[in-house]
Amino acid sequence: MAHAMKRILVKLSGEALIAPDGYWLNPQTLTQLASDLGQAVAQGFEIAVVIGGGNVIRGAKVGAAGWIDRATADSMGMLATIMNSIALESALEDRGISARTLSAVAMPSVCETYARQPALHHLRKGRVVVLGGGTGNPFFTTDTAAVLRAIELKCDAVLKATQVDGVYSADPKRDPSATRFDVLSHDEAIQRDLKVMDTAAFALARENRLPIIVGSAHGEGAITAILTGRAKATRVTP
Ligand SMILES: Nc1ncnc2c1ncn2[C@@H]1O[C@H](COP(=O)(O)OP(=O)(O)OP(=O)(O)O)[C@@H](O)[C@H]1O
Ligand SMILES: O=c1ccn([C@@H]2O[C@H](COP(=O)(O)O)[C@@H](O)[C@H]2O)c(=O)[nH]1
Repeated sequence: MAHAMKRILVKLSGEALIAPDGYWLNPQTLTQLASDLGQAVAQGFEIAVVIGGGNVIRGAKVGAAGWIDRATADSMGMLATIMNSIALESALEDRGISARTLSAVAMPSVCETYARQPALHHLRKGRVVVLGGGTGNPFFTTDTAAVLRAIELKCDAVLKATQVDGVYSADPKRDPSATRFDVLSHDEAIQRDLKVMDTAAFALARENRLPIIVGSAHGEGAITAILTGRAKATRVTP
């Protein structure tokens, strides 16, 4: 099927992988995400994925607590994203969906090291490309990694598939009076300091005129439903 947007970078939350009993990885969530990403590929989308590490560690929080150096905590965070990435790769392959993990942090006995050309090759072959290790540098987050890789790999948009169904005037989990946007500009998102993505990520997207779509990852086929316009989502556009 032909779509106006073809190559999409899907940003998944690491925190969403936590199981109801608190274990860091919920196999049901992984299976649902894998099946959803497989549906998107079957619909003709080329899919790259960046998955966060918030189910294991967030470097800024641990660094601020003071018991470990921030850069070290960030390295731990990047490693957490690689664990999540290979878990997702495994869930995809188990369902017959061809996938490759490429890591910004070299660990050749675990997965390929990220380079742009091989990543593009895998995408053209219809493989889901799971990009682990964030940017490979401390003091960044996987939101920024998602935007960076989307630009490098000439993606049409970043889809942030998250816990909420769009961008709100404030965090809807904390402020029940927050109102939802259907569309807004990168400028507005930055000026209003909307925390659904970090400012560095929004700024990089603005500079490169990269659209960001924010919608809910919950429910069967949620990602494909957003990409095909069947589910509501907020579009952050230049
Ligand atoms: N203005 C806002 N509009 C929508 N959501 C917001 C807003 N401000 C804060 N949020 C919160 O941001 C969260 C989205 O971030 P999420 O936890 O999915 O990603 P992350 O922190 O990038 O991922 P990870 O869990 O891997 O670290 C939403 O669940 C929502 O509660
Ligand atoms: O480029 C990057 C990306 C991530 N990190 C560290 O990993 C954790 C987990 O990522 P989230 O985006 O918060 O889910 C992050 O908090 C950083 O500590 C990094 O250092 N560099």
